[in-house]
Amino acid sequence: MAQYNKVKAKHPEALLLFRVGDFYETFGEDAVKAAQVLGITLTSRNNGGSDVELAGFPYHSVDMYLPRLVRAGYRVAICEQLEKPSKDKKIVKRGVTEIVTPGLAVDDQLLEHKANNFLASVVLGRGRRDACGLSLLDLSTGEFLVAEGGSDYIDKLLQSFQPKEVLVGKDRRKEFEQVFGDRFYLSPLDEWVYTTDYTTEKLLKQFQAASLKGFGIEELERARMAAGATLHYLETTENRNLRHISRIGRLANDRYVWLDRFTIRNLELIYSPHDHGVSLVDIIDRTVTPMGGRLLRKWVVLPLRDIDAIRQRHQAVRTFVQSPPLLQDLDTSLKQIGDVERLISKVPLGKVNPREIRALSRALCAMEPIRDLLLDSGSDVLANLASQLDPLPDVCAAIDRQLREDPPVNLSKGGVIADGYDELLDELRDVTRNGKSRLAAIQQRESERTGISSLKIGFNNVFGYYLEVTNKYKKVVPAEWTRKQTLTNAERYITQELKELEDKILHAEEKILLREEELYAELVAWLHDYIAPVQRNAGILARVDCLLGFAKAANRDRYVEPEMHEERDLDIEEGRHAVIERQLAVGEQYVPNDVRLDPDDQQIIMITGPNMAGKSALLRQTALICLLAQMGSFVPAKRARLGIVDRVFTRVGASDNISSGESTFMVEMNETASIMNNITDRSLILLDEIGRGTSTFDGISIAWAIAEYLHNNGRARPKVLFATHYHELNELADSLPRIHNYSIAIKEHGNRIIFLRKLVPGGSQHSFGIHVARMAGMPAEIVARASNILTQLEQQHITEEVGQPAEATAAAGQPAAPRVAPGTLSAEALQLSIFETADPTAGRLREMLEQVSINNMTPIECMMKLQELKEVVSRAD
Ligand SMILES: Nc1ncnc2c1ncn2[C@@H]1O[C@H](COP(=O)(O)OP(=O)(O)OP(=O)(O)O)[C@@H](O)[C@H]1O
Repeated sequence: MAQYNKVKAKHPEALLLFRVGDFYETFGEDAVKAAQVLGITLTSRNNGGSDVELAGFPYHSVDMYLPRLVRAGYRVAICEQLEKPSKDKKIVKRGVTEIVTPGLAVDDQLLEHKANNFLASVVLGRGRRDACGLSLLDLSTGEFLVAEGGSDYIDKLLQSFQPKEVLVGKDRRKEFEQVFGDRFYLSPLDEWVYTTDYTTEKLLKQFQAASLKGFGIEELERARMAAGATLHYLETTENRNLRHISRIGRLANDRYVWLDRFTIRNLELIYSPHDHGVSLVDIIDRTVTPMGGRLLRKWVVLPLRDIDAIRQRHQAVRTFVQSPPLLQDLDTSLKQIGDVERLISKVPLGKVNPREIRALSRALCAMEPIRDLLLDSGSDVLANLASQLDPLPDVCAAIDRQLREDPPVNLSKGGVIADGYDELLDELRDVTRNGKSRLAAIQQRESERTGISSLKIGFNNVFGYYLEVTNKYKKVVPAEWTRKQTLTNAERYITQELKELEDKILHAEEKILLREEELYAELVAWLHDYIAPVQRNAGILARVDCLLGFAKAANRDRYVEPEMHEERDLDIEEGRHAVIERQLAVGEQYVPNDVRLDPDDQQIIMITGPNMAGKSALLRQTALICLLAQMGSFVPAKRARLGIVDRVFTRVGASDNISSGESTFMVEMNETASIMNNITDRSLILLDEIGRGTSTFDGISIAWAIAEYLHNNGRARPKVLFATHYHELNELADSLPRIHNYSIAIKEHGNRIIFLRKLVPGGSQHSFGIHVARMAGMPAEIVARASNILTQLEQQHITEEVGQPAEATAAAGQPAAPRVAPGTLSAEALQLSIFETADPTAGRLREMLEQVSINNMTPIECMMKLQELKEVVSRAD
């Protein structure tokens, strides 16, 4: 127990699996946890007078139990016996050989094969507005990425890449949680790690470089620090051979479409927050290799901005779509590739098994036909990819020569190395197979040579194999035979040859295993030189797989190639929603719609229509079509001419998000303000029921002012789709020429509404909320009263327009309907909402707000002011 306590003291935060003979044991608190998670028996044993809990499992079940512990959120330290137990030594030497955490998983049982398993590391800036550094490492593939930027950018990346674990300085943990939320598995590191010198040294050592120039990350000081801290963490968790981490790449913000985190979530690009929900990736992922699946997830959250790069992807997809035999043949070959990317990473990690190395050679062999198919495809993009593919025939041949066709997974089972590869091994195998016949051959040969016809070979435990000669022949025994035993009528001899054969026969099995281990280790060591080329191949195949997957999705769902151009307008003919159209019940048809947005003419489309009409679907399908196109995919439409989009912003009215417990009106306003501050001429903005988190009048005022701002600000003319219940907003189009009203058509049939799902010019005249209330079974009295108030409001609006006082229209005995006052935000609402936020700066903000008169500001001015004050407060931080 003293040895256990010593090891445990070094890893107090980990659940320690302590190898004792054929078992992994856990003790004390760890045993209680392990028994609970794994459902294994908890016992106790006496240790120096007190009882200590104990729970264990057989060592060969570790692959089954370890993932369960890690998935339950434990860091698991594995303490192995470092030497074979011997009789004279009482205590075997032991040490921790591996620490497994969610972010350090490399075992297949812990990994999702089509998703990366990222370990993130974040270095926060000194003040709130300073840039943060981020690194993302997938230990199972060797992919290492860095980025630097404001907290919103880093937040977006964390949301896109969903790391399984995040490293952060011990003293900044709280701050991290305030900025990025508390949903991450955090592993705090000592603050001393975070120095430029130490972390740079770690990176230089890893990449065996004299300087980091050439990696394109020199100016990203905090990102480099984050990456260096990751390498430090790997070392402290016993991950030392990391040759598969040979590159570090920069996630350059300006190469990709900026998607704010709401857009990623709201468009359900990579996951759906709903139970059994389906994301865009679920629909378009037709990849057949795990590398392809992982790359696709990156392409989806990082759509391109460079028109040439986008067109290249489209060209490749077009080639596949136009040539079904090429598509079919490539698909068949790609299916034989498997996960070479993760497989080659297991080489330096010392986790590759013989069957996997065989799979590597099969994959390399399958690359030859893939390369030829791509070279002959007629597409220069594909031919270029093919020319970078190296099927490494030498590696393939070496593996085929050295390993048996179908080796076992487990090296210790033997039968791994091929016959004919190693003389010694062949000899030993021959001995085990032919031991008896070789003894018989010696007996016969010696009998003929010496003329001793009764010569026999026997065996006893004292001196092993011997030649037995009856006394009659004693005199003809050759001089080189050594006498070992004399019996009454015979003598027993041994010879050098017999001893050697005996040694081989008796120890052959053991020696075979040792020799196989030796040869296997040599093969694995030799493969180290091919890690980088295999990784390069994996990267190219992943691209081909994604492009081929796009072509398959296009064929299945009738997608068309979008025409990309440098202008800013977009014109979609008969566009559809990629996800919804695949989920409709049998017999239902998705109704396609045309959408045209043009900053010089139809910059803002105001869409009104009742609940459930299909407003949100239309907004989302437009953004999805743009994003799919910029990922390189074809799009669900009859025709699409698309100008490159550089940012997509999405805001959904607060009440839509309330179920997720995240949004308050204040948050909605903050975020909308931040959109307003970041718009560009190429932005696409989806505003869905904006303002509905507050009272109707505030809501209308805010929505009104935002639309006005998007139209009139002198900075940029983003393309905007604005879905709203407030039919009052239709009035905007009268005075603002680039706002156009549309509605989603419905047919009223008695008390029923029939949804036609068609976008038609012109806004709806009323809100239909009362129809919906009636359909929902609301008591007739309430419905009647609501209709009454509505009539009052509508009349009042008309009378106000012709200059009559509103009060005049109030029905006798009933209160006058409230006034609609577009353009004025209730400052009170805004101030109140600050109370709601958990932001630690709220107190200071409130004080500052009191000194500013916001009562006469327009909502947009009010929001801008708030944003400005927030910046002042955070700068002061
Ligand atoms: N073009 C379409 N063709 C077929 N079905 C559609 C179409 N558009 C929407 N739908 C169906 O109608 C449902 C409601 O659509 P959506 O959520 O877009 O309505 P909405 O007008 O935004 O409603 P709300 O205002 O209540 O959010 C969708 O879930 C989808 O199943």
